[in-house]
Amino acid sequence: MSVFTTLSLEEVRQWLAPFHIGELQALRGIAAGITNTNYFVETSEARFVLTVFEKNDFDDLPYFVHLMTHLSRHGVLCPRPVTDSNGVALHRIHGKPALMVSCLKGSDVSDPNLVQIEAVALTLARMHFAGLDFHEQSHNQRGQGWRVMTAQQVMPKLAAAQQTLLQEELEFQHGLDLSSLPHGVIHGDLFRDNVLFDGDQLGGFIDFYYACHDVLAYDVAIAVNEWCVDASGAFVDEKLAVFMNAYQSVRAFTPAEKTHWPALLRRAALRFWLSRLYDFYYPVAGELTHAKDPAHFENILLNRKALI
Ligand SMILES: Nc1ncnc2c1ncn2[C@@H]1O[C@H](COP(=O)(O)OP(=O)(O)OP(=O)(O)O)[C@@H](O)[C@H]1O
Ligand SMILES: N[C@@H](CCO)C(=O)O
Repeated sequence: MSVFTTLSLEEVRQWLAPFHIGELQALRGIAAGITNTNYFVETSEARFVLTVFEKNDFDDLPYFVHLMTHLSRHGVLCPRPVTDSNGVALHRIHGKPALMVSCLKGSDVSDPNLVQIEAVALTLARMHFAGLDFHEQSHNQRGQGWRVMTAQQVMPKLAAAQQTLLQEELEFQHGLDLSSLPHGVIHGDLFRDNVLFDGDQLGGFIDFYYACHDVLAYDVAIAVNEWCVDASGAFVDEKLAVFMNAYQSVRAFTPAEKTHWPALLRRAALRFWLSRLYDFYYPVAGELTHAKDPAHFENILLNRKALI
């Protein structure tokens, strides 16, 4: 269970009053999720998700709230922040930042079919387009500086061959110049647990808290490394073809994106190899963690290097 902040029906009823979204009828804690407290909130008008942020400072959050508002206004399937009668979405509850968003249909799928993969790719491309006129920029917290710092922390824990792989990849990535590639809003963490489906119908993308301004094709690389692979991390050609064709039917890659594509696949593998290594070797005491296997992304990195 990941309900760190327990809320009563009565306090949520009072908290909801300025939102004018009907009478509170039910409140249910959401077990999935490991970072924040999430509740389903059902009112006489609709269903919502209330997130109590357990780690973020209040000031970290407006970018994400504005981004989800912008994207949902542009027809991208994602949670829409709910504002009170003064137009304010972010509030506090128990002294922590709290946000209510629209509840999307569906649940995450562990073994996506080709129709679902196509829907993810189309929505990602539409999201990239819709983000082009979002004018706030947030740097990638999982970019070059983070890679170097995290690699230093995990390096002593690794076997010699892994150290070499990591060191060489850091140097390779550091040497790349991606400035000519199209940049914009990326989701940054488009894994299967961050996309909801109602059957084959895509309910929406969730969990925008790694979103930032970065290379658009890097977001595609993150997604295909997750959606189009077998258990070993190798690409399933049919899935990859469906994803890439669907994405490029909306936004075709530029020549520079095509040139750098193998390097972006490697960068995306490195990002999640590093974060999983860090979480594995430095678990936060007392925190609920769902085991995420670093070796899976080490395999993906090795596999993508072999593609070049
Ligand atoms: N807008 C939404 N509509 C419907 N369900 C949602 C929505 N937001 C979250 N959920 C549900 O709540 C669950 C937990 O959300 P989420 O994964 O964002 O948790 P978190 O703890 O904030 O993040 P993480 O687990 O990635 O650290 C999701 O798996 C999904 O089932
Ligand atoms: N999606 C990430 C965890 C959250 O960033 C992973 O699977 O490693």
